[in-house]
Amino acid sequence: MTETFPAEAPASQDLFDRALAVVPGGVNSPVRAFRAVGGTPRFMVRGEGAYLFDADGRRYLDLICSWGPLVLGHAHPAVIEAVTTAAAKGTSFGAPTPGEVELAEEIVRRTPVDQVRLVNSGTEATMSAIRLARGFTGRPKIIKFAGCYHGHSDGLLAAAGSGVATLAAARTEGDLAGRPDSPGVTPSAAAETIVLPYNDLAAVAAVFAVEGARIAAIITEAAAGNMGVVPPAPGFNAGLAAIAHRHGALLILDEVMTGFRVSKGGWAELSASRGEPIDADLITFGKVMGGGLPAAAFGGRREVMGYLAPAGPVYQAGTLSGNPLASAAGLATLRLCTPEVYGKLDRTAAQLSGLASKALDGAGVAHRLQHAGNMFSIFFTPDEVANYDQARAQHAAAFTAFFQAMLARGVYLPPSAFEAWFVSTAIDDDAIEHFAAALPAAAEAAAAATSVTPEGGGA
Ligand SMILES: Cc1ncc(COP(=O)(O)O)c(C=O)c1O
Ligand SMILES: NCC(=O)CCC(=O)O
Repeated sequence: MTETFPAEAPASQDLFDRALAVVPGGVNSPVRAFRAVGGTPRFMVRGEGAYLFDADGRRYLDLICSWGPLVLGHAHPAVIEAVTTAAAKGTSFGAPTPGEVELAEEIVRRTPVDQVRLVNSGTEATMSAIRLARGFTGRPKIIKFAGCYHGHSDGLLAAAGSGVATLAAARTEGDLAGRPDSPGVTPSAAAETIVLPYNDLAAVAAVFAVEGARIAAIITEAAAGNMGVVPPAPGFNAGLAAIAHRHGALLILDEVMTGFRVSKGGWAELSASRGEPIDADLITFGKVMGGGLPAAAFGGRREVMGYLAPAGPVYQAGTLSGNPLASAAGLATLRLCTPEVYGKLDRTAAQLSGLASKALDGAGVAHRLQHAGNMFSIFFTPDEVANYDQARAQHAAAFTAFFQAMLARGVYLPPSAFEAWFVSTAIDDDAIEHFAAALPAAAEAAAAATSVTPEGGGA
């Protein structure tokens, strides 16, 4: 028997009410707010292994993993030990430290980049990579893909995925034609961003044919995980590099989500191992490389990275960049991320996603299970999803019903149909059993929601 929690969560609600008074929307990042699915966001007080514990004392199997970073699960002893040891020596020095050299060396060893600059968030990594690409090429424009999210810097908030997509779907039937996505982003900032459909090389070639000499870079998620999971079509990433290079532009591969999660060297390594090397000029990292503390990076060819201050003219900086606690957490995490770890993550992802898909099949719910390595998500639509328009055509109410039924049974899924599900090595047989036990009722709930509203839109 699976325990079922009541819909009300009084202790979380009290905290949320206090938060609403002093924090806009009650959260410090919109994706946490449950806007698309309704109900009280759960305030978490503790994490241990595969589980999170909320203020009401309820336990949840966590399939968000802090939105990707926690490949080893919560409070992994080696990571906690590394952080506490580092903290005892001081929290920040504003001077170079040995730990950040080791972290940079570890990243360079695992990935195709020659050099990296450490920053504090994925947003900073992509924003800085774009500035560097513009500085290096002397060109103004960038290409991004609809439904890809690269953080919240001005020029990248155009047809963005993740929370931007979630809120847009919740607000309207979802036409995102109005650019930029957010008030406060000036039309001139957004005007330098050309938005194209994901997985459409012909569209990229067509734009380069007209604008090629003014395009500094293409930025793409190595595998899209911010409109739900949409893997790149075979040849897409390599094709982007080829088109960009033909026109003297750069390819920025955003591995903030995929980096060190889908393999020890990220998507670049996985793709190369499948016979498609990606000749990226710059790669951005985040999430896993910080081990749950704020750390991110961007790196690339020595020639391009040499343009960065103080070696070169393109300015970029940060008071807490290369922070010793974050570097220690990241390094401890990466050092534990052996090939065996990736084997386990892949198997766990296959097991959980297979169980979910089977339960939905059993309840007669049309859906698509999509993978990019061990990241996956389920779209409530019978059709393949290869781009953002197709992702938005899913049956949002079916996702909501599924999400709420899983939450009530102690499974914490991303509270949006436009997000990837993440696994950790802490998920053991008991956790998988717990997940499986929650599924039949959730699949029935999704089936009921599907029969009420025939069309998607409006999460
Ligand atoms: C692919 C990708 N790039 C960039 C970011 C931005 O990272 P951060 O939230 O650390 O600023 C995210 C997630 O947030 C992401 O998934
Ligand atoms: N896929 C969404 C993210 O990773 C972002 C998390 C956040 O903005 O809090």
